Amino acid sequence: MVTITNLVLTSILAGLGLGSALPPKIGATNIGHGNGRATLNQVPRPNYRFNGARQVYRTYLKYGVPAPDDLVRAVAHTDALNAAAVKRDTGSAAATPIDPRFDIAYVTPVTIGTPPQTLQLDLDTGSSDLWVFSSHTPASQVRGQQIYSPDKSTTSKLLDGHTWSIRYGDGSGSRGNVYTDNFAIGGIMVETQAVETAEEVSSSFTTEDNIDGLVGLGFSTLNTVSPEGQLTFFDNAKPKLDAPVFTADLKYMKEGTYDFGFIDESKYTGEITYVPVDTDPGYWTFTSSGYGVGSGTFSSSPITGIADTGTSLVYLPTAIVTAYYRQVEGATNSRSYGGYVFPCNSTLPPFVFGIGEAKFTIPPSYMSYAAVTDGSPTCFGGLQSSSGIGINIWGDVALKAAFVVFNGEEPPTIGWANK
Ligand SMILES: CSc1ccc(CNCCO)cc1
Repeated sequence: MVTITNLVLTSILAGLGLGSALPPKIGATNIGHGNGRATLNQVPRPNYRFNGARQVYRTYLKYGVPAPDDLVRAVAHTDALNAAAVKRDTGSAAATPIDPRFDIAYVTPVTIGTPPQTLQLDLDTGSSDLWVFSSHTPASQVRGQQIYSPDKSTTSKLLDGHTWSIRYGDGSGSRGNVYTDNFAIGGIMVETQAVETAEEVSSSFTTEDNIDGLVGLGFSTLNTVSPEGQLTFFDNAKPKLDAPVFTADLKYMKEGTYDFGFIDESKYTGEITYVPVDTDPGYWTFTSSGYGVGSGTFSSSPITGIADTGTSLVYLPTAIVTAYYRQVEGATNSRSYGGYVFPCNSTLPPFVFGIGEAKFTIPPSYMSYAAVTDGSPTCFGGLQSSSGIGINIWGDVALKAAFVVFNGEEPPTIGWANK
């Protein structure tokens, strides 16, 4: 415990370049004795990292002597070392299929607000809005979903005058207002995350009672909030993450994980192959090096598409899709079922796709996605044509065949490894 008169303290602070105006507190508990004396109980500053070069630099400043260039460089060098040494956040969260019969989507527990409200959200790299069923969603549109009630959170703040409205590729959609609040996934907390509360959701969300909303993990340029677009959870969390990455380890009909801030080497085999990402207009767009059907020849032709954890199936150019189903007994492109179907007892070849020199195999079990209706002998394919969409989509059927790294460094890249 140090007892110093204010005058002495002021001069020491000035010397340290902390300015002459005494802040009301410098981390000390001030005890006035009423006789011109004070007791300041000093407390350590959290995360303080000593920088010797800076102490010397301040002495030059104190006596008005210009600091030599190499001293200035030493200050910056030590700061950089200190910044790199600061341990940052990492986190993991489950990705659980919403239906035990087939992997239509995966949900992850998140907490919102104070006290924390837990919702199960669909982490979606194919969009960039974080929206939730809420106390503002009409009761007629809520069917079993967990809701977020901003009025029950002491840390929620309405983002006045801001609205959002989104339409997804499958025709579903939602719209509403915007709050900021505490938001955490896997222990990674963002204090002022934009949380978009639904005032209206389309029927396909109402009937999907295991999805309480979405966490967009695309690039923030795609965010639909108006008049000012909002940052995704990943963009907000990135500065506090140990590494600016998140990974997807989705699994076939069982729980996988999303990791934030680190790459878990126990989750993959061999090497991770990284390829460039085109962030325009805001998807994780990359180019596959080609494809193969079963043990057939590998066709080295570039396929540009998006990595989309929020889409169930794989959608590729018709030429590739027909080449695949030509190898499937009884396969047809059914208008009534809206895509390629085949007898469930047909033998399916695996589908191989390339990332750089690496090859990834989607096994037959993933390619036979589901019976077109419960108990039907006709099955719907996990690979469908992208011709009606205008963009190729590597959805969950492909992603769960790999360990995928969404690398948010500048420039972003995407990494694929076998597992
Ligand atoms: C109705 S359940 C549902 C889940 C996710 C989405 C968004 N995925 C498409 C673009 O990534 C749409 C609907």
